[in-house]
Amino acid sequence: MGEAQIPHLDFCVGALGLEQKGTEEWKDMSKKVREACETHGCFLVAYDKIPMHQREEMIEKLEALFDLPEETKMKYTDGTYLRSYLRNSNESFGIPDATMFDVAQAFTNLMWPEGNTSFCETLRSMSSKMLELSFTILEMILSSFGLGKHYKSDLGNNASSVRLIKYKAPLTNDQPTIGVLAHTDTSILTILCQNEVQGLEVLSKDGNWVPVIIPKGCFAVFVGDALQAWSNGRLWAPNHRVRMSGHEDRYSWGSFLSPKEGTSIEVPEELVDTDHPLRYRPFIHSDYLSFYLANLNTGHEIQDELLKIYAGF
Ligand SMILES: O=C(O)CCC(=O)C(=O)O
Ligand SMILES: [Fe+2]
Repeated sequence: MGEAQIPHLDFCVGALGLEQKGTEEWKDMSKKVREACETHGCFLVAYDKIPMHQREEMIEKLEALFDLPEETKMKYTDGTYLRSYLRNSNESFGIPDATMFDVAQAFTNLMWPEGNTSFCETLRSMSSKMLELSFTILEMILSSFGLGKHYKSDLGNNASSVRLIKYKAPLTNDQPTIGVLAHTDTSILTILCQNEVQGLEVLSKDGNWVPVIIPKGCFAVFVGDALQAWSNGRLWAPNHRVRMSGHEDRYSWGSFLSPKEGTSIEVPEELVDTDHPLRYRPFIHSDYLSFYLANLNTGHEIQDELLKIYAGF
């Protein structure tokens, strides 16, 4: 399987009347989205509601953030993995609810006590726009299953988080170095964007690591464990990883749409039949997250199927 086979969908204005839900074009695109999530668990999407200049500005802001002194960056922690500055094979900040002005401002003021209005605005605005894209994709998937009503009920009860990441260039052209070990995301959906330095790879269903080359102006979308479970395994949350080579640092921005704390993930009865027997018991997503974090990959080439171990039959 080659990279060309990862579907590349066009959500740009003009190519798809995204505002007009229910049109033939919208239904057609929803089917393509669902098929991509069934077959590959990921796809690339061109999306011009986030214009190029905003993405370029975002990358400059990330560079400035990671250039701050280590002791400043380390101030950002509440002792949890989800809301802290972390440093391992990469550096990252996890920021839940960055779409909220107060959250974006508190983070910005911690990093720049003298203030940095334009960083704060970029953080809030990029987070909101990426979240809006996740909502559109989720709505397409659910209506393509004929289950649009669930958009407002179970999976509609969600929360968002961003992870800002810097991967240092290995400064060698020899063996690539690990940026992120193989893992699945626990989210419903993940959307990633990055600077021009590639390195993301996805494990195909037939067991090959495939580079996910993200063209300029595009985003990569991944199905997460919550959506795999809810869809009774019809949609697939693939293992993915980052490997770095070359002389340039990679910056990426992940937007995670996840079930709200305490939400129970239950397969809707419409997705269970003789061809698709029930594969997952109902579970509280935040309990799964604790299990996942306790069993996170620490070195394997492929992560264990934690979802199956936790909630599978
Ligand atoms: O940086 C990337 O492109 C991937 C990051 C990722 O997989 C994650 O944060 O879950
Ligand atoms: Fe991931």
